[in-house]
Amino acid sequence: MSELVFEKAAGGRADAPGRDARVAGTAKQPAAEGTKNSRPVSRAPKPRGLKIAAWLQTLAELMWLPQAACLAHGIGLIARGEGVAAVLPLAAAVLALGIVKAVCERSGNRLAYRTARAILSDKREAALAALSRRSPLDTSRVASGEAASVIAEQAEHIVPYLARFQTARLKASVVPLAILAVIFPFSWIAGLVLLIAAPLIPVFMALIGWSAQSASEKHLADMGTLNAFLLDRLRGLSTIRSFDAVDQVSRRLSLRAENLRRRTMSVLRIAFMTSAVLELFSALGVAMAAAYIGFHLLGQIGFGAWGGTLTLSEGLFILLLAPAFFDPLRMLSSVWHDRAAGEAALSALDRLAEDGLSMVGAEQDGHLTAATAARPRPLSVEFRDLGFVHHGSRDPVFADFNLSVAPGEHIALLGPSGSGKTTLLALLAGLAEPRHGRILIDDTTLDDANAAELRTRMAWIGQNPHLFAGSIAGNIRLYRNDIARDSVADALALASLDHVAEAHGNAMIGENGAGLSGGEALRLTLARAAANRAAGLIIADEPTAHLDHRTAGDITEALLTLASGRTLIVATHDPLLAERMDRVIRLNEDFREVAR
Ligand SMILES: Nc1ncnc2c1ncn2[C@@H]1O[C@H](COP(=O)(O)OP(=O)(O)OP(=O)(O)O)[C@@H](O)[C@H]1O
Repeated sequence: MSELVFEKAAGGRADAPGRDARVAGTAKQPAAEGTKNSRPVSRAPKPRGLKIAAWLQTLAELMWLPQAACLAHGIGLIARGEGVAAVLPLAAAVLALGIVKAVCERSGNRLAYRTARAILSDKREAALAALSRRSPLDTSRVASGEAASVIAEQAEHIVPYLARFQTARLKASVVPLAILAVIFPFSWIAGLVLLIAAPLIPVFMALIGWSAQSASEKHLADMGTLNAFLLDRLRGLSTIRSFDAVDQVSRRLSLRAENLRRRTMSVLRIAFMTSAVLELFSALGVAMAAAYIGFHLLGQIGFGAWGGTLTLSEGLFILLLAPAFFDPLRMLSSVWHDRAAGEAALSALDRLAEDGLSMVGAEQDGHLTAATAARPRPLSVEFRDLGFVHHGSRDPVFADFNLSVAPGEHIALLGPSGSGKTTLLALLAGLAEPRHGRILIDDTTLDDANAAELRTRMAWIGQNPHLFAGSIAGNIRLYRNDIARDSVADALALASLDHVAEAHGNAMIGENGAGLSGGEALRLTLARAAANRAAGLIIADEPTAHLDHRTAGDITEALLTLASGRTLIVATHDPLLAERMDRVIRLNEDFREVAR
């Protein structure tokens, strides 16, 4: 076994080559430094489907105009003593127009909801894809609970908003104008009453809408943080209990829940206020028009009909149209809240879809070639002039780091805590991009084009592996369809987990490996790596940490069996594990001579 001592990036050293330039560069990095493929953030999408749907539903609403004309004319005929035969064609016209109206309304509605659902699916997919591209080293990632709340729950507000708002806006701008256009030639005063009442509604709604928007955004943000808080604390419930902090945490929780309650109430208050304003003005408008028509027909008010007198049919026609004049505005008011919640949810989803620090080759899917799958071979590894600075950090972790690992060689990375062992393994797995320099695996540069394929030939044993609630076999296979049943059985045997799996039978393990000991959980992650028979490079991060002497020895043996005929790079503080490797690389805080 030989031992090398390497320079970790010269944290405080002024003489580190290239350091000043790089650190200066770091200070000037924009906030999105290290991000790739940043996408423009879209707010309210307006695809063609929504436009067509809006026009179809507006057309349906406009059908009421000829329907009202037929009805008013028919009643006028009956009042004049005409027979049923005279009104039959009018009744047929009302029915036919009703059918057209229903068809337009239904198809517009369906189209709007389908289009809105499709937009929601796309946005959810984009958010999930961006989250899956994010590097685990990215500390600015949204908390899991918040992301789950936005994607699963808040995102649902987008559908009613997209499906209804555009239609409501189009109806509100077309239908009242059309109604005014047909009322004015009969009576300028009835038209004027409606014209005065109508603009007050959008003005008030716009004023209220601004506060509704910000109240909705705050409400959704609070809901997200409450979810994130709850998920985080539920995960750490045993830690909270063991430190006797249950009361303090529940006080914090009730404080946040109270905040959310207050926000919900303020959103509701605005909603009620909007409807009250609208109902008041529309009721006033209809009542004033009705009072004018009534007194005009009784002969009490003689003016307002361009010097003439309204007939019963004309008066009725105006009366039938007056409530329809306010209907689109009423609908616009009811979707005003869909708009506030929908836009807040859209921007929350768009924020999730923004790219942060990405993994290398995150856009690609890795596929094993048949030849590699059939005959896996050990991979060589080379770090060339590697430089890396963590996102948001000033000091580089590595500056001009060089290391070559031969195929099949077993290497231990040793060094004090914080010396960059985990970071080096993460860079090797392509979880983040080096600032400069190259990483070659099997003589292929680890870059966006090759990383995904190279990752299929690596097995990773992480420091804090996540165990999912489910069966042991399911946790080993991890939805990797290419892993056969006998590979799982072999992996269990290699990790000496077969007796544990047998004892568990069909029983499930709980969240975070509840039901397994710490050593068994570690063996399970070893088995996960072993199930990938094509892996030619095993990367292990402190596989024997926190284990008793005997279990650590067992894990070391299992790891060596797994790594036989493969390249192994292991970060460790365990001198016994390091001793079993071919070579030890020592990462230090300060520059050291290279020693063997
Ligand atoms: N995601 C991150 N963002 C910013 N800085 C980080 C991040 N992860 C680690 N660091 C910093 O990078 C340095 C190297 O950390 P790293 O985890 O690689 O050390 P390590 O040698 O593996 O430590 P240990 O032996 O304790 O696991 C540390 O100073 C750490 O604070």
